[in-house]
Order: sequence, then C-alpha cells, then structure tokens
Amino acid sequence: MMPTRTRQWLANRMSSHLDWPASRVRALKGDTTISVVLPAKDEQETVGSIVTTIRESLVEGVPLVDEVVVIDSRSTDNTAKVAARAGAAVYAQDDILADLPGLWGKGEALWKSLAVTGGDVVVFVDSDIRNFGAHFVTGLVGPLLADPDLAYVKGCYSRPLREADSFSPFDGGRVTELLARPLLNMCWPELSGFVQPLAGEYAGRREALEAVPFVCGYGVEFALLVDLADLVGVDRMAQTDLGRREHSHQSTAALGRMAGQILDTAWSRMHRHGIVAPEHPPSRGITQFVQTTDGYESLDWDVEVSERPPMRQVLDGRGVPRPRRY
Ligand SMILES: O=c1ccn([C@@H]2O[C@H](COP(=O)(O)OP(=O)(O)O)[C@@H](O)[C@H]2O)c(=O)[nH]1
Ligand SMILES: O=C(O)[C@@H](COP(=O)(O)O)O[C@H]1O[C@H](CO)[C@@H](O)[C@H](O)[C@H]1O
Repeated sequence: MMPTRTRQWLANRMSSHLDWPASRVRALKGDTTISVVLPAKDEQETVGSIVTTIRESLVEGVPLVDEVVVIDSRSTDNTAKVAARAGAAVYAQDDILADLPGLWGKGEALWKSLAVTGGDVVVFVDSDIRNFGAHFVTGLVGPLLADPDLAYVKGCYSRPLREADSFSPFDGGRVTELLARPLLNMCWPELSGFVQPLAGEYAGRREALEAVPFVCGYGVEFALLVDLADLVGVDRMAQTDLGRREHSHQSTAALGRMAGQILDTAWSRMHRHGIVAPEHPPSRGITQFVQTTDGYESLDWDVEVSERPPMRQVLDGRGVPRPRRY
C-alpha cells in the first residue's frame, strides 16, 4: 500500500500537461538547452509524424527544443530514412561509441544517445506513439525548468489496449500492471506513487542521467526509476499527467520476455539493496510454450540483461569532461 509519505509526494509532485503550455515553458527556458531523443526500432509508420510534430511545434514554432535525435536501434525497415526526412538527426546505435561491443535493446539506444546529444535536459519519447502531441514534451520539460531542484520527470497517462479485433480504454500497460507495479509496491513502496513506472516518456537533467547505469534491454525504465531515486531521492523526482497514450502493442509472448528482462533487472536491484541474498543466482532464462498439432513446443529465451556503466565514467575516461552535480 502507498505509504503516507508517498501520498504526500504524489500530491506535491504531480502536475498536468495543461499546466505547461509551450508559451509558459518557453518563458522558463532561459539558457537551458533541451534534447529530445526517440529510440526507434522498426518504427517507420510513426516516427516521422512524431519528429515532424516536435520540429514544427517546438523547434520552428515555439523555439524550445534545441535538437531532435532519433537513435536507429538496428531497424530492418525505413525508420532512419523516415526520421531524417522529417528533420531528425539520426544515429545508428552501433555507430555510437563504436569501439565498444554493440549490444541489443532499447536501453542501449537510450544510453548511447547521451554520447551524441548535448542538452542540459534530455527528453525520451517512444517512437511508436499513435496520438503524440507536443504536450508530451512540454509537460515533461516544464517542471524541470520551473524547479531547478528537480532532476527527473516521468510521464503518466491512461493506456488503452487496441488490438486487431478489440479495444479496451484502460487495459494497456500489461507488464506494468502484472509485474512492475506489484514489484515496486512490494520492494520500493516509496516509488509506488508513479502511475506509469514503465512509461517510455520521461525527462531528466543530463548530469543525473549520466551518473547512473543503463540496463540495455526493456529493464531500462525500471532500473532508471530505482537508481535515480537512490541517487537524487524521490523528492527530486516528479510526474506529469500527459492525458492518454496509444501505441503499438507487442504480443503477450513478447511481453512475457519483456517481463523476464524486467524481473532480471529488479532482482539485481533487490540484491544490491539487500532485499534478497540468494545462495544460488536466479535463472537468467525463461521457457515459453507454443501449441503445435501434436502437443507443445518449448522455446527457451535468455532474459539476462546487460548493463552499461554511467556515461559520465565512459566520457571522463575518454577525456571528455562532464559536469558533476550528483
Ligand atoms: O531494441 C529496441 C526495442 C525497442 N526500441 C524502441 O523503444 C520504444 C518502446 O519499445 P516497444 O514499443 O517495443 O515497447 P512497448 O511500448 O511495446 O512496451 C519504441 O520506440 C521502440 O522502437 C528500441 O529503440 N530498441
Ligand atoms: O507498460 C507496459 O506494460 C509495456 C507494455 O505496454 P502494453 O501492454 O503493450 O500497452 O510498455 C512499456 O514498457 C516498456 C518496458 O519498460 C517501455 O520501454 C515502454 O516504453 C512502455 O510502453
């Protein structure tokens, strides 16, 4: 159950995108630079309109955003071309810090974006959003510009589940509801006030984002929430209601593998926090089953997540000085 202190946090640190119109956020910008990063794997259908909306509304319209970057995460479609045509700066994730062995995953794309962007504030936005609006960005950036003590702002929203032959207004966020929320309530109750702990839309001060590790796969959001709370404290984190988010959905089997990666990530944090002290390390794989004409075929999946060190360490080591506030 949400502790009283977390209820107070929720009352004090929740705002709405309606509180952050672009004109107000622009007036708060000052000399703070802002990078918007879109991790994109096979998102040719949606990435172009998202980039165009940001560029037209928040670069050319209200000059708030300083760069729009798409990290092409080993796409096999025309994601890179579509994003570039819409006006984004596009980088292939394996071309960034190319002397390091390349790794799979969303978190790898997000981590590498820190090496090719320069904004004091970095905003992450998924590239599969079907109802994107500029308020996704202004709602995340506004609180950071208004309160210099804030380090991180997470988006929240209602999440419909739209599938081929069905629509339900509130059943999206299946891994959130079935795994991430129960885990956080059980082991990190101080984080139970985050309405959408796995939301892919969030903004942070670069100095904080570069001071924490990045889990390379789908555990990245879960790990950032736990690790940033350790680093800066929940009171320097906030959330903004962005309304509703519709996005492309993966299959239940794919979300089962995503859940495996998130559970592997959570286990590593529970171990670091001393919540679990396993005599035997947990299995790093899951077996799923597919029904066949004569029974069931078992499919083994590795859900072990890799992790990148804080980008500050990597860039310091390369003689690229980084600001140090945390
Ligand atoms: O290896 C990956 C997997 C995902 N993504 C991106 O991360 C975001 C969220 O991923 P996905 O849509 O697969 O997750 P879901 O929203 O279904 O949970 C999307 O912009 C993906 O294109 C990525 O950049 N690299
Ligand atoms: O929140 C969730 O349960 C998952 C799956 O959402 P749906 O059930 O497909 O609406 O989506 C999120 O999880 C991923 C892992 O953290 C994030 O990377 C995605 O941005 C986010 O959409």
